[in-house]
Amino acid sequence: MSRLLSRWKQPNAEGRTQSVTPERAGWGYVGFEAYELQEGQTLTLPAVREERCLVLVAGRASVTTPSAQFNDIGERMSPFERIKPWAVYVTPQETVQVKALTALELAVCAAPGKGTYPTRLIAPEDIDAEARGKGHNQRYVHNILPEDRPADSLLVVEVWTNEGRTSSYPSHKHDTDNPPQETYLEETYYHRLNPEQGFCMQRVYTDDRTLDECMAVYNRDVVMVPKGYHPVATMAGYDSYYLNVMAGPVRKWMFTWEEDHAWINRDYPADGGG
Ligand SMILES: O=C(O)C[C@@H](O)[C@H](O)C(=O)CO
Repeated sequence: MSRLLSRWKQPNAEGRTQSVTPERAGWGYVGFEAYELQEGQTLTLPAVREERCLVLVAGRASVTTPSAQFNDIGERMSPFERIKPWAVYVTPQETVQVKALTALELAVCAAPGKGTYPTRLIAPEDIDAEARGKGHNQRYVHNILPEDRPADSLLVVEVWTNEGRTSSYPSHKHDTDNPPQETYLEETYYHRLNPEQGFCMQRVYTDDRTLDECMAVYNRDVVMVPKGYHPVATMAGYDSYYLNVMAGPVRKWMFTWEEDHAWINRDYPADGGG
């Protein structure tokens, strides 16, 4: 199995199903965890040096830190309802208590923080929606924590790709610290499929192909993108949702298209050629 793929595991006693630390990924910035809590279950996250963004992927919860309390947040019971999520930005060095008010699927996104910004609620009305691309490359995006919203280093976005389509495409990369052309950003993909037994494909590759991995990704798996291009393709019958976390030394999403496929942005027909 690819070292870039973290398969979903049954929830442990705390409800954790995924844990990608910088040590495990072999990089310096992004951390990602996923939890599945039962109704009434409580999760306590310790205080850490990182800033965090808790995304309620599905379900409702109350979230408490030493400086803030957000009671009964969350609305959608599945990401495939395609309504905007609720999220909480947590400043470094705060413990977090999460009480699940329904079955809860929670993503904990982490990256280095300086404590510049206080803990705050990110409500659906704080999140912009965007349709990107055309034809069979069309996808739908919610910008949960984009670069024009306060955070020290975290960038968080969720993306839907309908069956038989592509996204994170045409291929692009952000692995070189050379703004304004490109920024170095590590990235995780937390994948969901609908129906759940489906899979999608994700390739991670560099120009010189010293990295070139193609993965069959199942529901709730995580893909780590340390560098290179990272397109996703969905299969007939299965829609995809993924939650991306990105971070690096500069909090800007600047990327380079792979030249061979950049025409998809320009000349590919709006109906995908029929
Ligand atoms: O537009 C998309 O299809 C989503 C991607 O941009 C994704 O968020 C990513 O690859 C960021 O680098």
